[in-house]
Amino acid sequence: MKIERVELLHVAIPLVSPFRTSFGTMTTKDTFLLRVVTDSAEGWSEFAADPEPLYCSEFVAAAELVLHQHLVPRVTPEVTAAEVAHRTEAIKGHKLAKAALETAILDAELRSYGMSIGTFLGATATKVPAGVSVGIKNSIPELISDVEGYLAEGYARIKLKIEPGWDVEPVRAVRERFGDILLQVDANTAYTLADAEHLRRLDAFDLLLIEQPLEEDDIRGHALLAQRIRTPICLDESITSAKDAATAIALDACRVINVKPARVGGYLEARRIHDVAVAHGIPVWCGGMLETGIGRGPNLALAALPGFVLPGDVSASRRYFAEDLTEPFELEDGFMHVPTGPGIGIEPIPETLRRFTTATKVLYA
Ligand SMILES: CC(=O)N[C@@H](Cc1ccc2ccccc2c1)C(=O)O
Ligand SMILES: [Mg+2]
Repeated sequence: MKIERVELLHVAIPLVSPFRTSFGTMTTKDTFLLRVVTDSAEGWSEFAADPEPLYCSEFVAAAELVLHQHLVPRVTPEVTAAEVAHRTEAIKGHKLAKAALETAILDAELRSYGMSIGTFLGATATKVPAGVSVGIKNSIPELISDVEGYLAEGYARIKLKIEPGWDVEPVRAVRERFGDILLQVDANTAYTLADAEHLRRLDAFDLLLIEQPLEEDDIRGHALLAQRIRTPICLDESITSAKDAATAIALDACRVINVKPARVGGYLEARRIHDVAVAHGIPVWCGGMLETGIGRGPNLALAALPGFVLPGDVSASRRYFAEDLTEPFELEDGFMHVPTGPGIGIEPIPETLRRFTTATKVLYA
């Protein structure tokens, strides 16, 4: 496939409410889309991180630079989606930037063949159960009110963000108020092994999992923690490749994996992680990073693979945005439908995209 043009469109979309985690509070989704125009079709993707490197080391300005100066030159003009990772492997890191580039090229390639990304990846379902991620709140009553609303909308699973000082009590309150709902927590690396005895108190609440309690590079620490608490450990930030997944599983550092295509370099590696996990009997689920519909669509296709047996953070557009860049993804009886159109099966609404675009840059022409 011959790439003719690569554009980067900065977008800023206000969130319906602040989203607070242990690493910060977000009020706007401030990122960029990539648009790849080829001789046979065009493809779209979005960069999943933020202007600030708080969740991971990547951030918008750095991703724009590394794409313009180091990644796009290695994949133009002739390329296939399978070649992108190979052509760019000399560039260290920048998995989220590489994921955006590979995904836009994969989208164009699949559209030129008229194949949906779900069919391409091996989806075996047409809809998937949706979970929702609930931020850290100012009070327990506010948390209870939010969770009540999401359960009323039909979400199949509740995930609570936790951090030291906001963990046992909120979990206890939600468990006591809502009974045996599917419930899990995400610490985003906020704890250390010294907190093991404190985290063991969460064992009383029959959680599905505790996500990324320790630092992203502390595989050994997670293996030691797994010996001290009953709640299954799920890794997110620690798993950036199928190799990481194999290592963490072999060292008993996790019993569940949150698979985020953006974090691992794209959908091809995400599928490899799925395959490694399934081969070891480890359940996976599809994580999210407050994507617009451009990222939400293909994530739903990934979540439809057979090994994705736990509800993912594949919430409806309205969970984060009053207005999405695409037709909104809606929750129906606790399920989200997998797009069936060619490629990622979704595209920006031109007028909406114009309104939310703050700057455009041509990376290749
Ligand atoms: C839904 C959920 O909890 N997602 C992430 C946290 C997260 C959420 C939004 C993000 C936006 C920009 C950059 C990083 C982000 C990380 C998680 O599972 O840990
Ligand atoms: Mg997480």
